[in-house]
Amino acid sequence: MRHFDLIVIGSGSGDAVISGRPRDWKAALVDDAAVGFGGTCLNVGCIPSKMFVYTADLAEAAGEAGAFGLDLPTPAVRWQDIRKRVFDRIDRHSADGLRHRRSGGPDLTLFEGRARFTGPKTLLVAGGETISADRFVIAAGSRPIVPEVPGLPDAGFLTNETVMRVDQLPERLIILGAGAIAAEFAHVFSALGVRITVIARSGGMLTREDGDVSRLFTDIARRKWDLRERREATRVERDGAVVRVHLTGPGGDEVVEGDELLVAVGRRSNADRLDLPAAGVAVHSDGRIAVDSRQRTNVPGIFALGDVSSRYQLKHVANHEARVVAHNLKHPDQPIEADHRFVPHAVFTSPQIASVGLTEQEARTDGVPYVVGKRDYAGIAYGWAMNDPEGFAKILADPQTGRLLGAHIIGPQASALIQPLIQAMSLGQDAATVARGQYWIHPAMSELVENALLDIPPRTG
Ligand SMILES: Cc1cc2nc3c(=O)[nH]c(=O)nc-3n(C[C@H](O)[C@H](O)[C@H](O)COP(=O)(O)OP(=O)(O)OC[C@H]3O[C@@H](n4cnc5c(N)ncnc54)[C@H](O)[C@@H]3O)c2cc1C
Ligand SMILES: NC(=O)c1ccc[n+]([C@@H]2O[C@H](COP(=O)([O-])OP(=O)(O)OC[C@H]3O[C@@H](n4cnc5c(N)ncnc54)[C@H](O)[C@@H]3O)[C@@H](O)[C@H]2O)c1
Repeated sequence: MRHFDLIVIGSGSGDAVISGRPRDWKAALVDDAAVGFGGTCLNVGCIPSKMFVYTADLAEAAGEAGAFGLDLPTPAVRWQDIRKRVFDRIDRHSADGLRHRRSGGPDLTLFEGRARFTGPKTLLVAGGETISADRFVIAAGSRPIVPEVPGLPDAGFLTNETVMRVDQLPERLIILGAGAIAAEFAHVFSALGVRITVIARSGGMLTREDGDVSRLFTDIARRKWDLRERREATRVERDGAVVRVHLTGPGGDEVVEGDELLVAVGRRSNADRLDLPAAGVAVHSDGRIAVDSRQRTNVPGIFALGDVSSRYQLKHVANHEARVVAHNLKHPDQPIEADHRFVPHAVFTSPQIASVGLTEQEARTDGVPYVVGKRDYAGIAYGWAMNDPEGFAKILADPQTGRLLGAHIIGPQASALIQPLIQAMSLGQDAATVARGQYWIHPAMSELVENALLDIPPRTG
């Protein structure tokens, strides 16, 4: 049996652990390239989706240029070229990564294909070989959840793994789900001229965001798309080129029709495909591998990171956890802990959304005292320049100390604007210090954040 110092399962964020291993270790990387070498973010997630979002933002801006006195023609959409720009780059990067790892040198072996545990420290890889190691890092990611709706498998459907590579733009796209993937792809495809129907189980879209943000986004979505709220899909059928989704909701039964159906109802950990009981690795009730603050599983020497174990399915979290694991492998006597205190996220839809920390509803439910500062883009000079009528920044702070508890922005460049607030929370700065302790460039968009901070009532402590 070939034995290694370290085996990493997963070429997404796990690849960084391979790069950061001690130089004298004999290591193996195992990956089935189910979505392409390099994992989800590179091949079917963050990166290509944001490249499409940028194109969609341009198309949308062209459509809105009339309000600025510019009468531009409706953009002619060359889908094949849009797709080519994205995947020429993505596929080259993935292929380069694979080539690099295939020629990894004497100390690195790449095993291509799906692996599963056969014992506490033994792994069965493709081709029937069993390999073993002193240490394992499980970075096996997650996959789309496919809900059990009668007729769905036969009707055929898209997921984030396939929707970006369709050969033709559909005229009508139905999206099942109303979360991050739904919001981003509804924007992408509607900006390119596709008619969108979104099927939401609850009364709104992005309902985990702060209530004010979710309500505004839902209002905007209702204006742009056919948003069916409080609906359950009961059956799916395909009739030639048409896909029909049967729904039940407050108004009774109804049917929506489209050319394609995108399923975006969440993602589940790939832990169930690893035969973890053979290794004795414990999982949570939702299937994620259980880890402690040092990213250790219950089995000594086996670590896990990223979507396979994290309650945050976000690439910056997976990267952070990979750094923690790499450190703890190298320095077992000086271990560090993962910092999940202030995990931000952004939804790259239109308008953009970004968030960190407590939402107002969470603060209320948890009984956390708070005050709010809130300012509109419409109230800052750059907001006038952009004609933004609805977006805002909202900040929650501790009334006594002025420390930030949460921040939520909906509007242009929200994902970049929020960074000083993430920094303030991470470094424990209070609102007045952040607002008054530095210059804010005039008349930049960042004045939105400055003004929201200044809107927070003076601290009482
Ligand atoms: C459409 C979409 C957009 C997203 N956008 C963003 C965004 O804008 N920002 C953000 O922060 N996050 C975003 N995410 C989330 C982000 O992509 C994930 O959190 C991140 O990629 C997870 O990385 P990972 O290393 O845990 O898993 P992955 O990158 O999925 O890597 C896991 C690897 O392990 C392999 N594997 C699994 N099981 C086995 C096995 N048994 N044997 C061998 N190999 C195996 C898989 O094939 C895969 O290559 C997005 C996700 C999606 C789907
Ligand atoms: N910009 C980003 O950071 C980004 C973008 C896309 C995806 N992601 C990551 O990928 C993950 C998965 O995205 P997602 O949009 O699939 O999940 P999500 O959890 O964001 O949203 C899932 C949606 O599906 C609905 N839903 C759940 N089960 C359903 C069912 N059986 N029938 C109908 N609707 C159902 C939920 O109510 C919700 O609206 C996200 O949690 C996020 O972490 C991140």
